[in-house]
Amino acid sequence: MLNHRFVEDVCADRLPPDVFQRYVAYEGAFVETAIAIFAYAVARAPDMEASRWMIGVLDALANEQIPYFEERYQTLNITQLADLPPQAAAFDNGMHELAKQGDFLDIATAMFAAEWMYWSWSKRAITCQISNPDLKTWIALHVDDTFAAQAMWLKQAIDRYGNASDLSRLSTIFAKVTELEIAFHHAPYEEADPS
Ligand SMILES: Cc1ncc(C[n+]2csc(CCO)c2C)c(N)n1
Repeated sequence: MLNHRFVEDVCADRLPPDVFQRYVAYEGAFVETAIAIFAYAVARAPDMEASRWMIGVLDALANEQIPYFEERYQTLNITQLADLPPQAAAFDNGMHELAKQGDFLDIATAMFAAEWMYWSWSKRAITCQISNPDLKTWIALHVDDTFAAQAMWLKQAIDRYGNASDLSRLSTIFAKVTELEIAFHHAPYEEADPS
């Protein structure tokens, strides 16, 4: 992911505006899905500390991430999509399904993979010159202390609540999410403009 075309374009300050616009539309849809995913995590949390963390994540999603999209949909004139393109839909549905069927550790691992990846590429990207202020703000959200603490909490939760018998199942989930993520970031290059 660190060397994905998307990240290379961001770092070279050449992400095409139409790619960014489609990306924001697909992302907005996912962040809404993420609220449902974390709601499953709250429902299956092993203890109150885990519940509190997940509720904190829900708060950040609803009150920091979603407002980003509410503002951009208007300023960038983005229409909320009824149908996502296949690779974005595969990520969205894949994550949602995993959360619906999985236990707390499965959900924590899937979100750990997604958040750790975002934190990692954003730490690289924030060192690059980014002229698009909307893109820069989005990347800044993924290197701030709140987001970093979430990613680290999930990492520790896997160690705390998991044991050796979970390892192979969770490794499979991690690999699957990584694949879905990489494909998701190809999607805005491949789809025709929705308008
Ligand atoms: C495709 C995609 N993958 C990961 C993230 C990172 N991220 C930001 S908020 C959130 C859910 C709760 O923290 C996650 C996983 C993203 N935005 N989009």
